[in-house]
Amino acid sequence: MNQAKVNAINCLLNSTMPKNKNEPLIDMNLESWKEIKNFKPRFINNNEDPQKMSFMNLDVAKSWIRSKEFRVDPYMQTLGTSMNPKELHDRINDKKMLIETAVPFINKYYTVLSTSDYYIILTDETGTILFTLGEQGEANAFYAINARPGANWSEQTIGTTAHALSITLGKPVQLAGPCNYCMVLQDNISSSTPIIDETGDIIGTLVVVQMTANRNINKTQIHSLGWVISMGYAIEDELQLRKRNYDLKAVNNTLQAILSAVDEGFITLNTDGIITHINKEAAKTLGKSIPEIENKHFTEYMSNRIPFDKVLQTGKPIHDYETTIANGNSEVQYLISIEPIQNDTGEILVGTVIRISRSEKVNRLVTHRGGSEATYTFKSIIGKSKAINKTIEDAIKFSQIPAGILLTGESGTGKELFAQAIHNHARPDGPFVALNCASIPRNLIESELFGYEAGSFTGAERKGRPGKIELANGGTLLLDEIGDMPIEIQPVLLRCLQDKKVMRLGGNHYIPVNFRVIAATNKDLYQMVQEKQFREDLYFRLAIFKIIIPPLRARDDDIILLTQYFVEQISQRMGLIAPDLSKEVLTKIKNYSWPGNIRQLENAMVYAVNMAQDGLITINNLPDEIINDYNSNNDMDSISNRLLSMVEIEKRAIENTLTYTGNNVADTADILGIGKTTLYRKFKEYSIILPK
Ligand SMILES: Nc1ncnc2c1ncn2[C@@H]1O[C@H](COP(=O)(O)OP(=O)(O)OP(=O)(O)O)[C@@H](O)[C@H]1O
Repeated sequence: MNQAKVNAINCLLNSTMPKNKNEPLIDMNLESWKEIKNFKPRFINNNEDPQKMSFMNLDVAKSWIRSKEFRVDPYMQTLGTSMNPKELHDRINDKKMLIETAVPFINKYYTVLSTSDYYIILTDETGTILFTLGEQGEANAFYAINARPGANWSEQTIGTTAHALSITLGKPVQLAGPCNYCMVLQDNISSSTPIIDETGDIIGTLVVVQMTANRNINKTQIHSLGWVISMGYAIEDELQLRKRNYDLKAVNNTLQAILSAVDEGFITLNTDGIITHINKEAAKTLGKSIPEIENKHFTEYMSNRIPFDKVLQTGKPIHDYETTIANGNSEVQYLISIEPIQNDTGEILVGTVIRISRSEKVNRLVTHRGGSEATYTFKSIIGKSKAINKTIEDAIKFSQIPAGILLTGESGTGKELFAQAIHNHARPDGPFVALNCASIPRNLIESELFGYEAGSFTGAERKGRPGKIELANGGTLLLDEIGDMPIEIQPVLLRCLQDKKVMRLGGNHYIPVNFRVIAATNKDLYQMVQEKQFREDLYFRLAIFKIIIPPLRARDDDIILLTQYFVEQISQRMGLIAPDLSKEVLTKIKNYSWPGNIRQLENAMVYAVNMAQDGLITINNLPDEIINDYNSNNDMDSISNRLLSMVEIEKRAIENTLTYTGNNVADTADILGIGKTTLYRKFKEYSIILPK
């Protein structure tokens, strides 16, 4: 109870006069009762100033003056204006919380009042009556003067009353009958208190009116004001409680709405580990419905290894604890964070919140941020040549089946680009993770691939780290330059591909993984198998499907297309208008042998666009090696420069033609001008293996 309330009650109990603004206004001086009654006609008829009368309370006197200014008729018998049923219905609806809170209190107080000749009125802040209660006799008398729900009894409509003054002064008021402005009320004693909400606004008044005929006025004076004030305070406290409950419910509903909108799982546990709340996503993760799980112990659904006790003991949160959760027959990897819930003093723990994120999702984010992102699709692969179209066709076909794909082709032909396109075709929502086996030190490949547990080897991060295989879960792992995969790691990789699970270095449990592996190389991997530099079993696992990316020189039709594409792209990136290409440039580009393939062509165009003048790329704007064409197949000098043997030239011719025809033996033999039998003999001689 606040100090103002305590003051008011003390004041009443001690029967002292109010000393400050919050103390009640009590105008119950019995000696002046008659004087006020006699003076009132002089004020009404002769306009004598009530403020100058020593027996008049100043606030009451001012209210009389206002009442007169409002042209209130002091002799009226039916008081105030009335609402129509619709208006009353709406007002009662607006004040629902006040009425629902106050009425039970009014009923309770009424039954304990020592006499039953009281009439109790509840008004809103405008003085409109919302509820009344009284014995039949009192009720009839009060109804006769319009003291009923829907009547507006404000200072403007019926002049000075206890409750009108309570609204104006913001404090309890007790008035002797003659102080009321209207004559019809002058034999009553009324006590009123404003009802104030948590923001300090008056939202209504509570009034107890008593007929004074044959009563002991002194006793009534003390009791009725005390009752009304304590009833008012009880209503205010209850209203605040209801408001808090209402706000809490609103916060709770908002929280529930947020939790059901997020795509992460949230579970709250009490200190005994019982699930008190769970959102839809968490229930989905556990493969159950919310009612099935609520009020159960968390270990019924989640591993008892989850360090829930530790959080309760230390009060410290745990972030990104990795665990598996069984959902039906499958086990899925999750990251779990546990936050302690404290009470309002921040000391006692009242439970914990568990956040469950699917590792796959987190990994996708990590790989996104780590730069491994698949941007290319089959549509963004430029080319119209027969060779590239056949390659794309095969790649699309193979991408539907979740088996290993081996991409072979010279450096810069677009192997990584094809890997990305396959990924985006088959698993666009999963992560795309690339590991270049040639660019990381051999001794780090293992930990990069399989990850490691916390503190598993010197220099390891304290928290441990998932490897590329784990990161690729749900997506695609590209093992670029697979020929450089250390032979000792190959059996572990093979086991992982076969069993679809991985164990981190220093770990003691397997983590289930589901990913598509694509290997890429510019080496003859099968040759390496024969030379025992690459394991045969792993080769067959990786090369279930083989795609040979044709070199640029076998894609005659694409060279100009790609050139124009790069010129436009590079110019756009630089904010330039794309320059034209002179005829000589186009011929040169077409005839050049492009040993560095598309990457070389792209780089050459970066150079050319930068060198171009007056919107034209001329022959002099090309890099030297292209102008001088050291690698031209037509140039006998360059052949001798590279000291190729006839055997090498023949082998290359066969390989290039095979690539060009998409490994069609009959077409290849035709183009080379030899018979098919001779061609098969040459395959054997040069160890050329056709993809199955
Ligand atoms: N068909 C194509 N359309 C557009 N750009 C292409 C195409 N093919 C390759 N490129 C571009 O050529 C460059 C080389 O491609 P990529 O890196 O995929 O080749 P790679 O065969 O994986 O090379 P390496 O063997 O050196 O790793 C990239 O910049 C790529 O964007």
